[in-house]
Order: sequence, then C-alpha cells, then structure tokens
Amino acid sequence: MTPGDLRAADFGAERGTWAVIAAAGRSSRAACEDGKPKQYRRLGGRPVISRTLAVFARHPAISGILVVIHPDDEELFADAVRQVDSPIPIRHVHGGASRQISCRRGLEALSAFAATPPRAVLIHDAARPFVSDTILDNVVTALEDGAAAALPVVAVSDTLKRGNASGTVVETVARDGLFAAQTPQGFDFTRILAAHRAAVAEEKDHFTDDCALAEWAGIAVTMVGGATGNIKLTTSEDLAMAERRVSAPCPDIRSGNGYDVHRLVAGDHVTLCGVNIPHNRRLDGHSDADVALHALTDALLATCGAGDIGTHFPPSDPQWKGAASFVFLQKAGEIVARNGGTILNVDVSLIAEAPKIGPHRDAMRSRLADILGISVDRCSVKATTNEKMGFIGREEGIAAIATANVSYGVLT
Ligand SMILES: Nc1ccn([C@@H]2O[C@H](COP(=O)(O)OP(=O)(O)OP(=O)(O)O)[C@@H](O)[C@H]2O)c(=O)n1
Ligand SMILES: C[C@](O)(CO)[C@H](O)COP(=O)(O)O
Repeated sequence: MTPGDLRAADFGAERGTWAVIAAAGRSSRAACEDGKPKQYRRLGGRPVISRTLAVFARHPAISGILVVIHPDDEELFADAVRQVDSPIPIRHVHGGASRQISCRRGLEALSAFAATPPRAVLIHDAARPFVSDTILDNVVTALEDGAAAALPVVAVSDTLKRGNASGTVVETVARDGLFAAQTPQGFDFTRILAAHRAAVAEEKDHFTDDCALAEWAGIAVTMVGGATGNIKLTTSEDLAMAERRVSAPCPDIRSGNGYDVHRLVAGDHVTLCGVNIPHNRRLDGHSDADVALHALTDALLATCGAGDIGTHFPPSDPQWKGAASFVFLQKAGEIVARNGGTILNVDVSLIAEAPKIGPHRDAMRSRLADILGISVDRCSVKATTNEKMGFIGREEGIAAIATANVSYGVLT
C-alpha cells in the first residue's frame, strides 16, 4: 500500500481521534461538464472537499485528517487543501474501486504509519460538505461515553415504497424505526480495522457504509443525531441545490438604538414625538428638547454608522437654537436613505412620571409616520413611569429610549 504523505511524526504520543475522508469516488451519478469528480466541484467558489475538510480541521476533538483520494486527483486535491486553513495535519493516501476498499486503505495507512495508532476514527464522505460541528460533537461524545461505533441518523419522513424494475409499486414499507444513515461514522479504531480485515478475509465486499460492516462484524452501533442538511451530494440536482444553498442571499437588516434625557423646568407644555402636550413644565434644551425624536434620530443614524445627533446638529451651532426636532429626524431618515436603507420599523419608549402619554400615543405615532414617510403600523410609542424613583420619579426630567430597524438590502 502507498503511504501517501502520511508520516509517523503526524501522530503525537497520545492516541487521538483521526478523521478518514473518503474522496476516491468517480461521481458516476453526477453528470459533470468540466470532468471533475463532484468532491472537487466548486460550491460558492470553493471546492466541495475544502468545505468538508474545514469542518474537521477546526474541530477540537480531531487530531489529524487522512483523505483517501483517487490517484488521478493529486493536483485537484493539492489545490483543494491549499484552500483549507488547518492547525492539524491533512495527509492523503490512494483509495480503491469501491468505498469499502477506500475506507479500508485509509484505516490500514493509519495503522501502518502511526507510531501510536489513533484511539478513535471518524469516517466521512468528502461529498457531505454540510456536516456540522454539532454532528461531530454527537459522534465524538458517544465514543467518549463508551460506544464502539456511533452513527448519525435522521428519522425517515417520507412514506417508503418498494418497486419493481418496470416501475410498479410492489409494497409500502413501514417506516417505523427506519433511519437514514449519514457520516461521519465514529469507531473504536482497533475494532473497525479488525472488522474491515475480517470482511476481506471472508470476501464480503458489498458494504455501502462502515456501520453496515461493523454490524456484520458484531459491533454494536449507537445512533446519534444527524441533520437533514447533512446531505450527500450524489446527483447533479444535489449539486445545484447545494449551490443555491451557499449562495442564498443574506438579508442586511440592521438595528440601532438611541437614548436621550432632558431636564424639566417651569413652562406650559412639553413636545414629545413632535406633539405638543399641555403640562405645567417644559423640557429644557438647545432645541425644543423633544427627547423622543432625539433618541430616535440616534437610533436611525446608528444603523448606517453615521454618528449621532450631535455630529450632524451640534448644540454649538446657533441655527439649531429652538429648532423643532422633527428636522433632525427627517434628516436622519434622509441619511439612511442615501446609504441605501429602507426603514422597517421604529419604536420609542418614554420614561416620564407626567404628563400621561396614553391619550397622545396615536397622534405621536402618526407624527412619526409623517416625518419618516412610513406607515403608522411601523411606528410604535410606549411609555412608563419610573415608579416615583430617581430624577424621573421626582419629575426633574423625562428620558426616552428608541430602536430602529432598517433594511440595507442583501449582504454581498
Ligand atoms: N471508490 C470509492 C467510491 C466512493 N468513495 C467516496 O465515498 C463517498 C460516498 O460515495 P458516493 O456518493 O457513492 O460517491 P461516488 O462513488 O463518487 O459516486 P457514484 O456512486 O455516483 O459514482 C464519496 O465522498 C466518494 O468520493 C471513495 O472514497 N472511493
Ligand atoms: C456512507 C453513506 O454516506 C451513508 O449514507 C452512503 O452509504 C455512501 O453512499 P453510496 O451512494 O452508498 O456510496
């Protein structure tokens, strides 16, 4: 057997867990124009196998990766490995004519070239790039808990039929207790190697996965959680679906928050959310001191990193003295729009002991909708007292907290 680039120094003194990645297949069921086997086709610009390897390379339980490749794929493999940032060794050996042979060659290579053979091995299809950390965790945990073999599965959810060669249903197969087997399949290294060797000795070469071989050899297989997303790319349709999956647009929705507080002094009304409310005090400030609109202005500016209200309307600038604060909010809305944003909703919470906000809430929501040019159902105004505590409780001031959600299209 060829050693590939595996070397004794790849194995530490401790018996760790290695991954064997089966990648020597020819993809006969996935028609392909560029002649590349499916594991080297690009998904979102990156080879399938690079994505698969990256998941194992960054998992803390894995100490090394041995990839079983076809002799014709040396260049494709070297290019794919260059695209994986791996803190652990990624080595390769050559596989054989069936998956069973390829996996056995991987195990034999680990046995022959490791000074200290691994304690456990996870055998995985290169053609399952959507394997997750969680599935690896499930398999590794089962092995640590004493399982000799661990198999990720998903319960079968379709009704199953057995059909004949002429396309007629022969029977409906009860799906109770049926599961679809996935990879990585985890094993006690010594036991799965012995099982593979026994299969050779007894000329058993029909196993489509290593757990089937383990079952045949009398090894108990523990089922753990797999995931429907962990599909094996088998056909061209699978590859097309996978491409759509990795290139699905991610909505660029951002939220911003804002806070403001102003002192109450002697007066006859307060202005909140642009609505004048009769009161025996007024809010003191450089402008009309509308805390609600100031907080909301900050929240909107935050969604595009455009600073805060003081950046655009400095209190030192005399033109804003006594200004109606709707101007600030309108301007913030324009800045958001210039940055490509569409306001989804805004939410203001007022914290005031008095005056009562409830009777004015609808007028405030309408005013916000007018200023921002959005519908009223996207504008929320709420209020609470401070239970007579602190400066708000003593009616020395009013505070406001605001949130804005803005869509900036999709992430590219
Ligand atoms: N002689 C083989 C056959 C398959 N595999 C690997 O086993 C995994 C699952 O096999 P499958 O989906 O059947 O891949 P192919 O054999 O390439 O596909 P096909 O059967 O359509 O030719 C794949 O990652 C494949 O590369 C392997 O290492 N050696
Ligand atoms: C190992 C496997 O992925 C388990 O589902 C599957 O059996 C391999 O695919 P194949 O099409 O049987 O080669």
